Amino acid sequence: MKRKDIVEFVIEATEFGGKAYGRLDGVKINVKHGIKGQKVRAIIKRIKKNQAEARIVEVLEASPLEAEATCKHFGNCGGCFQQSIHYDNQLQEKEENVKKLFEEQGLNDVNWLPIEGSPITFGYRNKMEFSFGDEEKGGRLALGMHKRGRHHDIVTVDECLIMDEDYRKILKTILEYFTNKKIPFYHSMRHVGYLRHLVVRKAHYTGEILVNLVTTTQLQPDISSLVKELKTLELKGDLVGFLHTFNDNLSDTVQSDKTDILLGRDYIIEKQLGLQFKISAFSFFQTNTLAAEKLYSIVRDFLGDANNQIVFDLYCGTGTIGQIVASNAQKVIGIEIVEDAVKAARENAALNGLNNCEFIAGDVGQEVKKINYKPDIIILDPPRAGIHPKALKDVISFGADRIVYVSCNPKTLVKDLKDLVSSGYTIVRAKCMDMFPHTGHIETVVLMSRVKE
Ligand SMILES: C[S@@+](CC[C@H](N)C(=O)[O-])C[C@H]1O[C@@H](n2cnc3c(N)ncnc32)[C@H](O)[C@@H]1O
Repeated sequence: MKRKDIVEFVIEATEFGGKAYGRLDGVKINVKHGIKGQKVRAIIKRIKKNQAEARIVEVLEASPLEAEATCKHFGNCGGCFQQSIHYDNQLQEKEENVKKLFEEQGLNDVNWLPIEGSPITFGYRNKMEFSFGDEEKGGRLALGMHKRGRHHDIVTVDECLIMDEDYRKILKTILEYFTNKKIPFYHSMRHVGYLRHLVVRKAHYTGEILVNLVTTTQLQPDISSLVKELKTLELKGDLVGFLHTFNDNLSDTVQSDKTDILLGRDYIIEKQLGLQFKISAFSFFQTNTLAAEKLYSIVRDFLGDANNQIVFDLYCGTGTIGQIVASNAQKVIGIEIVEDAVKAARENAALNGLNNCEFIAGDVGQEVKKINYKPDIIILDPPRAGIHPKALKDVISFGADRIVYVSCNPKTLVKDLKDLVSSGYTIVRAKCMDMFPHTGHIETVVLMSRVKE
């Protein structure tokens, strides 16, 4: 087998993160987005000893796990690569892949509670981040998601089913508006152009919608007629704000040099387990509201009795978890790096009548060691990269009785757990919760307790 060879094989198994593999002539061939049981044709990109990296060019036979995908964009859009798999099978695969990662790190004999699925598997997103671009080089303006396996091509996802009808209407209106005005998208390689991203947030319970258009400052078109058009759009929800964010940064992520409010306000209100949360344009909030309620209930359950306990909520975002457990805690202290989110967390606590919560803006690695309280319980919900080793050391040095680790990346979770185990903690129980149907993502919650000497 050599580079550029076309090979045919059956996908034997999947791994966390959308990877899959099969074998041919004693070589393990790794591909992206294969489904267990599929017969595929692939092109070899790299080969080293008995390991190869390949790209699927055709699915020759569907897997017995597959059914007809319902979304028109399935296969073309890079968003949901598991949509053709029955949901029960998606859950089983995700759980098995997380357990495999635990075992690879020697984390055996874990008391696993069964995985839970999202209450709804379509129309579940409360936030969508679309990119402007073109479907093929020089093609018409597109607004949507990156094409599967392509960095630069964009698929207009105007019929996407993981978001609801209001998102589809807003996307179509904005795309049509800029297509008619012939306003160019920002070319991320050449760094020229205007339109970059469109971020839409819609609260599940209140129906409030916030639209944020992200552009460069390279052009200054008058977009007041777009705001008027959106105001008159018939939506099931309620458009409470339209923002215009300017971003001249070279990196292709949504960030703000300056944000103007063109209509209404710059936040929405969402509810979770009876509490209210103000969500600003740039703060983290779980993207599947109904599943997040299940996730937070699992966390509350794992925490057990927090009466008269001091709880640290590290990487707290808008303070959701901390506030959900605050009613039966003595004190909650949250740390979060995004200042806007901390501001919202403080406002949320006031909104919810909680006076035992304190939120600190800053890096956990810097701030946690400055706290003058000794925690009984520590909640950890870090970003995908996991916890910085220095910060983890500081967390361990508090000697808290219980730690609840909530993770969106089991690969970094198992590394951190290994350190916690070797520092005197034991895994009491673990559970996976699916927040992202049809994608490869999965949330894992682990309860640890300190082994007493
Ligand atoms: C997975 S989110 C969890 C948010 C929150 N617990 C929730 O459920 O909504 C991770 C959060 O960590 C924050 N973050 C990332 N790096 C951080 C750091 N070094 N120190 C503090 N917060 C950080 C992010 O801004 C984000 O809000």
